[in-house]
Amino acid sequence: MEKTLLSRAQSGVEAFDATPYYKPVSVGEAEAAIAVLLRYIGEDPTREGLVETPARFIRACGHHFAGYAQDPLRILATTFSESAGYAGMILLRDIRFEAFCEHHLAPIIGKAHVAYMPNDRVVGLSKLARVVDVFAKRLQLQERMTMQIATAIEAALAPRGVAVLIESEHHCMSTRGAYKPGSTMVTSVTTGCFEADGAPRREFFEAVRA
Ligand SMILES: Nc1nc2c(ncn2[C@@H]2O[C@H](COP(=O)(O)OP(=O)(O)OP(=O)(O)O)[C@@H](O)[C@H]2O)c(=O)[nH]1
Ligand SMILES: [Zn+2]
Repeated sequence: MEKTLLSRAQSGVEAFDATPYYKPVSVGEAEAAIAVLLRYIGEDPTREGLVETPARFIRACGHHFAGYAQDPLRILATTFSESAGYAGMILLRDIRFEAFCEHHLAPIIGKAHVAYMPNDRVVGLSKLARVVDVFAKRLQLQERMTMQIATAIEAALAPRGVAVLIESEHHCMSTRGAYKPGSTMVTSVTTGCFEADGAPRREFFEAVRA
């Protein structure tokens, strides 16, 4: 492929650096910070209903932000060559995800559609969904998440093309701020055979709109 996403500035670094950027803090310090936040909003973190809340919240963070410790290339490492020469589009549609926006820490809830045109190897279908979650379980900008998914698939499979489309509702826009519930953000990235106007591109966009 002539112009790969990997060759574009930064996207490769962001996609594949599984090392946390932050300096780790202890669970105790993190829980104490949540207790401060509870006081900030006018609550009493020592009352019965809230006394376990910092610990619960930090446990939930382990789920919501699990993607920092995951390596997308390891997830995509198991590939199969015995697909009898199948060379058509492979599309996993409607991959539901929940992420958090990096500006407001508000939920981004949506669906990703991920397609590639294989060269000689295909990847297990579930791995496409897992790769979406690696990046969804980090603080995100939707544009970056779209690029990261495509970049990971391109790097792991060297396919003839990759196409990723994400549609989601940003709760920072629907429950606060501009207050526009129901509006959705749509982003897409295409590479290789999906990039130029032609049959693969049309097949992808028609399939995700269907
Ligand atoms: N491009 C992009 N913008 C996002 C995404 N998630 C949230 N935003 C926007 O990030 C912007 C942050 O703008 P700021 O002006 O710094 O923050 P704010 O004062 O809270 O803005 P409002 O949301 O307009 O109230 C907002 O316009 C959000 O809608 C995303 O994934 N991509
Ligand atoms: Zn936001």
